[in-house]
Amino acid sequence: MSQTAVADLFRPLLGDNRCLTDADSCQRYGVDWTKVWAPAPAVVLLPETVEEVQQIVRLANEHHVALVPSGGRTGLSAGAVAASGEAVVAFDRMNKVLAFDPYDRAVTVQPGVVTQQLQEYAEQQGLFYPVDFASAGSSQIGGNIGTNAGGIKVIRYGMTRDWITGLRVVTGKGDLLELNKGLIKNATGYDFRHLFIGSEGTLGFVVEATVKLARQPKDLAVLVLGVPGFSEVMNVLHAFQQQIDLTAFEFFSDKAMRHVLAHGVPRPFDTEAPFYCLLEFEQLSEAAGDQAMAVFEHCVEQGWVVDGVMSQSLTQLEQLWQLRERISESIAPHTPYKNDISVMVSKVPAFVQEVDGVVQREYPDFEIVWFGHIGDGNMHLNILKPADLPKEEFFSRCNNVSKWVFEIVQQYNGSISAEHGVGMTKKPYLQYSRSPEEIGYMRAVKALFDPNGIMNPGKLLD
Ligand SMILES: O=C(O)CC[C@@H](O)C(=O)O
Ligand SMILES: [Zn+2]
Repeated sequence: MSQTAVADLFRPLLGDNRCLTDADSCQRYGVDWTKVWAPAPAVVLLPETVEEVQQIVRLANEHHVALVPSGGRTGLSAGAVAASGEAVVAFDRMNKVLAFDPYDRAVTVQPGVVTQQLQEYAEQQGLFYPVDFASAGSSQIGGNIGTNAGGIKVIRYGMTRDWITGLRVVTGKGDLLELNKGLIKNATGYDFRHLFIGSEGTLGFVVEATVKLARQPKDLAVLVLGVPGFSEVMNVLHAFQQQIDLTAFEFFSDKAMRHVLAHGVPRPFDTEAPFYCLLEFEQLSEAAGDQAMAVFEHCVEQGWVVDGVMSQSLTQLEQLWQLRERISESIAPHTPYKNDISVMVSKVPAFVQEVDGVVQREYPDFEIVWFGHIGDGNMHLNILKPADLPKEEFFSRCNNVSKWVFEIVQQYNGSISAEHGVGMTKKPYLQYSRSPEEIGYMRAVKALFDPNGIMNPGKLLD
């Protein structure tokens, strides 16, 4: 079907203003942050109601039009890329908070609500939405649900999945399902809510979500520590976790540090170290602060920490967080090839040593930047493109090495995508994390909810 024919199909339903075909809109709504595939959607649709979403899906089924969901488009796996004449369904206009109840401590939102908007709304109610990451200012809750987004507070609060108590979804057949209805307890068989979380829009569209909120953390403090080696990072994690409930434990290498410093973030202390840890906790009393200092001193005595700094104010806390949160944007100009891998925490040291051995051997001429949510066993391994190497050649060399990296992931029973989703970039490697039998069941589930294969085709599964 031609681009015009696809657009003409939806125009009577949405009108010209919410059925966009201009080059700018197609370019903007057809990509995420991966920028590997050139955007080429036929049309961008902007529904405002659940009924309109249902009608879009019904029309798409009748005319075999592929639909791609679009949120804040901050994804890193090309899960929301429309590169093959699809109709993009963007949720920008379904961006309202619909209900809040202080007894339930839950808020019901439309999918286009931006993560930060939800965080601020929770704060206004004296509560806290704890799923947080650097792109919270643009990512939308619908997209977070689609990828089961994680971020920097998972060690204490878990992933998006842990906060969703209800979903309304429009399936690939156009049916509207109410999943779990906000209940805390509900033992009535299969929980389709959890199937939709992390399904990357391949089963249907989330059109409403009920989200639990937590109490606001009090008196947060951040420590940034310089650490001489990778195994020491794990010793530090263990030492702090034995004494303190951490709200974050992140790590980054000296290379990552160099990039953020060049990006204008102030250096935390003069001593240089191969690795840095950032940890956060609630300093609920003076005793809690003393306890953290005692663990810090123990780590120094053991030779696990070479230097460190603890935040003394909210401003300093925010500044220290920038050292970690701005890594991704500071390396973005180097066209990074991204890996988002995880194993159980106990296996991290051996796993990182093996993977690092492979990438150092295979990429002697590339810069390798390790950072991530080490307290969750989740590492972001970014390979930076040398300035003079053409992008295609760089990606093809990286793709070859990926197989070896993912073989190690498989040996360690790890994940090839801990929090960024599979989309198109990780689809060829799914078998390293999921067995053939599991993938068979996944296909059967997809066929049940989306029999005509119109929902985000080519993502997650072929
Ligand atoms: O850019 C990356 O590889 C990771 C992005 C994000 O998940 C982060 O933790 O900063
Ligand atoms: Zn991350």
